[in-house]
Amino acid sequence: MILLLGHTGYIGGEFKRQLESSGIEHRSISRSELDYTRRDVLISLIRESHATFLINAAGYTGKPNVDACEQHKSECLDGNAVLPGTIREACEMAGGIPWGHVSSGCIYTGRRHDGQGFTETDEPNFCFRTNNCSWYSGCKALGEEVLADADDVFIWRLRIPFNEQASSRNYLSKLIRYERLLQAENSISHLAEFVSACLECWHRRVPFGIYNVTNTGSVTTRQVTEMIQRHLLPDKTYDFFESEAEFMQLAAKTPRSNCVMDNTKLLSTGIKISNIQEALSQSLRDWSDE
Ligand SMILES: NC(=O)C1=CN([C@@H]2O[C@H](COP(=O)(O)OP(=O)(O)OC[C@H]3O[C@@H](n4cnc5c(N)ncnc54)[C@H](OP(=O)(O)O)[C@@H]3O)[C@@H](O)[C@H]2O)C=CC1
Ligand SMILES: Cc1cn([C@H]2C[C@H](O)[C@@H](COP(=O)(O)OP(=O)(O)O[C@H]3O[C@@H](C)C(=O)[C@@H](O)[C@H]3O)O2)c(=O)[nH]c1=O
Repeated sequence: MILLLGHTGYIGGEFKRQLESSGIEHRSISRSELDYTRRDVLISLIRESHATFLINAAGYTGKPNVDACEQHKSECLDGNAVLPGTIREACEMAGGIPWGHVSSGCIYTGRRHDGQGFTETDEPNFCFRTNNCSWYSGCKALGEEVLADADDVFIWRLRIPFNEQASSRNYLSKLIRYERLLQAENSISHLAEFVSACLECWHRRVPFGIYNVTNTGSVTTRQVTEMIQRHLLPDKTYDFFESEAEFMQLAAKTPRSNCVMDNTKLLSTGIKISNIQEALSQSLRDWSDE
């Protein structure tokens, strides 16, 4: 029996769909039904549902994007740093049930000094400790620190989700819609592949710990816009900011994490996730605006 928190959200909604379609016994809870952010309430919920695993897809992201977190700092801290700590304590106190937490790769910027992508053992370099981050990224990094020495927890790092369904939350829709674009290099995650890989971690009983759950490789904004032109919108043109400084001046309130992640640890478990170019092409070929 899997207990799912955050199913009303963009990421939690995909967890719910996949749990339903694969017939896995689960229970999805929203704060409007039960305030699972209270530790005593969550402990009772875990016990009374006989949960054997919990998925935390809840958190505060800011709408329409992380800029909004700058104006909602306490909610962001609560949703991304306090809540994982509360869930950890509840799972431990309810008998030590294992669980998985949706984190973010946005705790990094750029590439590693040796030019490689960041691995799970690299310290975050876009966080409050390095003093160069957005409030959101700082809170996500704190959320991982809260879980640093926890047993029986998966920390699944998602990055800039995309898929074939147009949505204000989909990276591809964002690039189609934004007036001007920031040229950057990123590792990104196909939403369904991300969720499927997370569920596989539990089904296959792979070792607990941190996993970078991104598609293999990295992609630049220009490469993605070229793919959109090739597969979907041949006549659309794109205007790019001249620099990150111009992006910050004209379009953003807080710096963005743009980074390259290494998913070797995930692949070494035998869990499959496709190459970024393949996943993007497939999403654009299957694109739906409805
Ligand atoms: N979307 C993205 O680009 C990325 C998201 N992530 C992470 O994935 C998780 C889910 O994100 P996403 O689905 O996009 O977010 P959404 O805003 O779409 O949904 C989050 C859900 O979390 C629940 N929630 C619990 N506590 C809070 C709180 N304090 N503030 C706001 N919501 C809360 C809400 O569900 P309810 O009220 O029903 O309980 C809400 O529907 C977050 O931890 C986020 O950091 C990581 C990388 C990228
Ligand atoms: C606002 C804006 C962003 N961008 C770029 C910056 C960045 O590379 C990309 C996405 O930026 P946004 O501001 O749309 O999204 P942002 O809120 O930064 O997205 C993040 O959300 C949180 C929840 C995460 O955890 C991250 O992994 C990531 O998905 O688009 C533009 O090119 N033009 C714009 O006008």
